[in-house]
Order: sequence, then structure tokens, then C-alpha cells
Amino acid sequence: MGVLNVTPDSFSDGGRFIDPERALQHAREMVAAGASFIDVGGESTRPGAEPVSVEQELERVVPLVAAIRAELDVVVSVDTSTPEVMREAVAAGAGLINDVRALQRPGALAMAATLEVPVCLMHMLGEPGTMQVAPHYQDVIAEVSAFLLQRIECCEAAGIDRSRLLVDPGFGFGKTLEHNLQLLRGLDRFARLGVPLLVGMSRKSMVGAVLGRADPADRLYGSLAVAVMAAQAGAQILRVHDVKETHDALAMVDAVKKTRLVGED
Ligand SMILES: Cn1cnc2c(O)nc(N)nc21
Repeated sequence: MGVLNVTPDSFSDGGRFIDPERALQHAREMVAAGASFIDVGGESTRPGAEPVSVEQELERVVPLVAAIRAELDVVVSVDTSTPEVMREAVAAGAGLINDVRALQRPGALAMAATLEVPVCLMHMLGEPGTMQVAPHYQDVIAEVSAFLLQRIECCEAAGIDRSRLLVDPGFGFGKTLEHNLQLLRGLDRFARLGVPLLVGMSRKSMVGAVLGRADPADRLYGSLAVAVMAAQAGAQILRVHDVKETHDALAMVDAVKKTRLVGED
């Protein structure tokens, strides 16, 4: 899943793709590099991000979703928590709703139920403005899993079949470095939820903190390492900035997964 932020303040590429033509060109490049999904987001969800108006989000996201769908053979996911944006993006051709707030905004659950497309439910502790203040868990894996299970059950009760759901532990969304490392180490436990797993650690501060790299552009090799670990733990979709590099890394994971040892079925 290639990241396409059409926001002025996203942590890793803020402002680079505000111009629709540049954004479309970046989508072309990511699809050529092997992306199966393009994640279009109009509201930065980085810690401390400024909220945007619905109109602004619609203006940024909907034309781009339409332009990508008109030209490229790729699933466009819309990174939004706003029901109106979900509706208009799906109408423009988006094939996946990626909601970092797991359909908790008013009207989001009902909207997703009417839209029929798959939904990724991600865990975030509170809101971007406060989530990194002092995140605390007794057991981050147990608590994030329990939250995601509760959101799955809410979706099912609202008529969204489990077969349309994906989950995501939300690396960096209200987690300390230790929490993020624990989530990665125990990522295979999320497979128990019985729905596909999507993760995004690309260029995030968990990589920067371990490597001592303040600049997100210096976090590629660490991002590849954690992508490989996540894929080996069962993540089916990796949300990344560096599509070509990650695609190669995951091709190696897949090749090894496919081989069989003597005596293995
Ligand atoms: C929009 N966005 C930023 N980081 C993300 C992550 O880790 N997962 C998902 N699903 N979306 C994300």
C-alpha cells in the first residue's frame, strides 16, 4: 500500500503532493513500483496534526481518487474518519476505507455499513493532538487486540460482515517506543482476530528512535527491516512510502514462505 498524503503537514512528505498533477504522478510511480493499493489521505494524522474541514478534505481527496481510478489499475483506499469523505471517495471509485479512528466518529459506522467496501479498523489511543502525551497500557497487545475485537463486533452488529474487515494495531498512534516494539514482536497474536492485518511503520519515529535518525528520509533501511518482520508475522498489507524497495523485500519473504522443507506438507 503506497502512501499518498495530500496534506500540507504530514510527517514524512508534507506538502509534496498537494498539487493534484504531482500527486497523480506519484501514484503512477508507486503503481509501477508494485503497489497494490494507494492510500489517499487529506487530513494528516501525525501527532499534533491540525484538524481540517470536511470541505477541505473533500477537495483534496475526491478529485485525486477519481483521477487515479480513471487511469491506474490499483485499489484506492481513502484514509479518512469522516463519513461524508467516505461516501464521496467511494462514489469516486475508492475500494477500501482506511479509518485510523476505527469508525468511531459520529455517523462513520452507519456510513461504512451502507458503502459495501472493505474497512480497515485501526487502533489509536485518543486523538492525534493528545495520543503521544503519556500513553500507558498494562499490556499493549492485549488492550489493542481487545479494542480491535470490540470494533469488529460493533461493525458486525451494524451489518458490516467480518469478511469486509481488516485490522491494524496503529503503530505510533498513542504508543511509546517500547509499546511499538512489543506490538511488532507480538504481531502474530493479531492473526487470532481472524481478519487480514494491515500495518504501517514506514519511516515512523519508532524506526528513528532505534536508529537515531531524526530525518524520516534516513529511515528507509529500518523501515524495510520492520516491514519484513511484519510480513513474516502474518501482516498481509504493508502501508509504506518506499514502494519499490519494500516490494523487493516482501518478494523475498514470499519466496521463502512458498518453499517447503522435507516432510512439510
Ligand atoms: C493514515 N495512516 C498513517 N499511519 C497508518 C497506519 O500505521 N495504519 C493505517 N491503517 N493508516 C495509517
